[in-house]
Amino acid sequence: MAYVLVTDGIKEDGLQPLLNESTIQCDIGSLNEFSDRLNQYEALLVRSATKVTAEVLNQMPNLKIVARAGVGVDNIDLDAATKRGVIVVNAPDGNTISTTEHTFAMIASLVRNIPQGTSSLKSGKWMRKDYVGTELYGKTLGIVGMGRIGTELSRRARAFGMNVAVFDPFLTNDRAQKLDVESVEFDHLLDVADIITVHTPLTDKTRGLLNEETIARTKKGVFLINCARGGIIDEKALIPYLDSGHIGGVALDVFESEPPEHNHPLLGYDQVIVTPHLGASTKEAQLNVAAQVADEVLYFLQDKPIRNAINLPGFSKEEYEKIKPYYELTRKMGSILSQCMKSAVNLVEVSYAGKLTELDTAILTRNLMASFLKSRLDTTVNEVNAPSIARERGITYGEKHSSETHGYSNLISVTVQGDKETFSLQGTYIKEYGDRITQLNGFDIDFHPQGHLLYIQHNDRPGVIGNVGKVLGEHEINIATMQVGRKTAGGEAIMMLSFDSELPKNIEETLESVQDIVKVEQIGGV
Ligand SMILES: NC(=O)c1ccc[n+]([C@@H]2O[C@H](COP(=O)([O-])OP(=O)(O)OC[C@H]3O[C@@H](n4cnc5c(N)ncnc54)[C@H](O)[C@@H]3O)[C@@H](O)[C@H]2O)c1
Ligand SMILES: O=C(O)CC[C@@H](O)C(=O)O
Repeated sequence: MAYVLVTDGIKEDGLQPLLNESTIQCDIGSLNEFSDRLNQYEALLVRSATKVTAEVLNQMPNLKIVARAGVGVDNIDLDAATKRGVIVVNAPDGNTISTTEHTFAMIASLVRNIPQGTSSLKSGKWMRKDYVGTELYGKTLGIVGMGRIGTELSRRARAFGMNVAVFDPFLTNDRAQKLDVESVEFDHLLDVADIITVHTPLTDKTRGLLNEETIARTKKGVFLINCARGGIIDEKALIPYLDSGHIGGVALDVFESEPPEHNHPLLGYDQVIVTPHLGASTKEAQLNVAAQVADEVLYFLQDKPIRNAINLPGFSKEEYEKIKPYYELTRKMGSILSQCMKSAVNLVEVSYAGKLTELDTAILTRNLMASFLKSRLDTTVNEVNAPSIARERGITYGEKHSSETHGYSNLISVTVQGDKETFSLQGTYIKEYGDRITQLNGFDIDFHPQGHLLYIQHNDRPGVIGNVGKVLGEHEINIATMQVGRKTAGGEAIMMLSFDSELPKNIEETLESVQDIVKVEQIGGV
């Protein structure tokens, strides 16, 4: 049974994949409510209220994955999680449309004084002259951060006849052209924009991006919007510009500290409109993000690759479908290599050839390394911390793409080097036959790596195969499959046998005493 804790009121409708799984127990409540059993949870699902600090991670020694039902992961200590090998995933696009629409609603409300007009009329006044607005048509919207939300917002702004100037250091000219926006430097955006909206994460570079100095460059009457993260616009810096009338209005969905103090100075300004972090608060977005993270956690608990990990290379659904078979193959290859090469290892070289080279193979290499290290260490190893654990243990690893396919449509070749020996393995995935090991330490062979295996090095002499069968038969061990390979007739040879169940511990020694058998290794649980 896997134990999962869901906090922060994540929408239960979206959690159905987890709630319906009989091998998973899903508890719903806060960290405090379940404080006496935090050590049992393998997965933790949160929105923004739960702070996943290093201390919380320490109280959850079994934790393997933290899923954020939303985009921003600033409530999770990523460094501490990565060090511990805890995967952090988010739901990157489940609330994009809702947050975009909220931002657009804030812009429209701000320039047309809708909240102010509403409260004035509700207080019994009819003040049409006080609330003369500004048209969006023909105005320039400055978007800082052209990611998912920035991009969707630019489409809506263009539909309203606005010009769009964008600052995003990662935006290519080609993409800007396709999106029909002008890619500009930050200073230029400050000079030309009538309305500036920020859509970046809060980082050391974006904290206080709009501050006393940069706001001074903006056009008189500028409108400023923050529906991303509190702190990207420096709240204190707004005050003198609101007082002087330089700023036409401000719309904030997020605050440096949430909730803001009741007497927060910005709340006293009529030109400042606010919402309590409602960007993602729609039925649709909450269902989307809950379903996305529930699927991710379920995939993870079922040993399938996940798509939206923050501390791992990510891939799209399409890429995932393509990479899935190789993910399984690299896991098996890592495990076989680790069990065949028992001595200390200092170098692992992975080479990919054929169609595979079109994919992002970095995740496959991490997966292979995690599987290789896992059977050698008594600590949590996964794709997240495999690079740092390998480094700590003095194991260098690298990958390359090669054109040597040896006739296969795709081929993964791995060489593991130690001080005393070297071990190599080649594998491929064939749609009709599944994963196959095609070469082992220079011997051509062809077997499906599955279940309990026995690897035997022997001399190619008459009777050896029969003797192996006899010894196993005497121990009532039934051979499921058997493959033999040799380099030259009468020279060194290998056998790979597979079995339906676990083998007795001492079977290697018994077999090694058979004439012409050089070495026997059990390879368990592949
Ligand atoms: N108000 C809400 O409820 C709500 C909901 C969803 C997302 N958000 C926040 O909105 C932000 C954007 O979300 P998204 O899904 O579009 O993210 P995203 O990752 O798709 O886009 C972020 C963009 O910011 C750009 N960027 C990074 N550093 C920058 C810098 N120094 N200057 C300019 N651009 C920079 C990146 O290149 C990227 O294109 C996130 O921080 C998220 O936390 C808020
Ligand atoms: O959970 C929420 O409603 C806020 C989500 C939002 O800030 C995000 O980063 O996705």
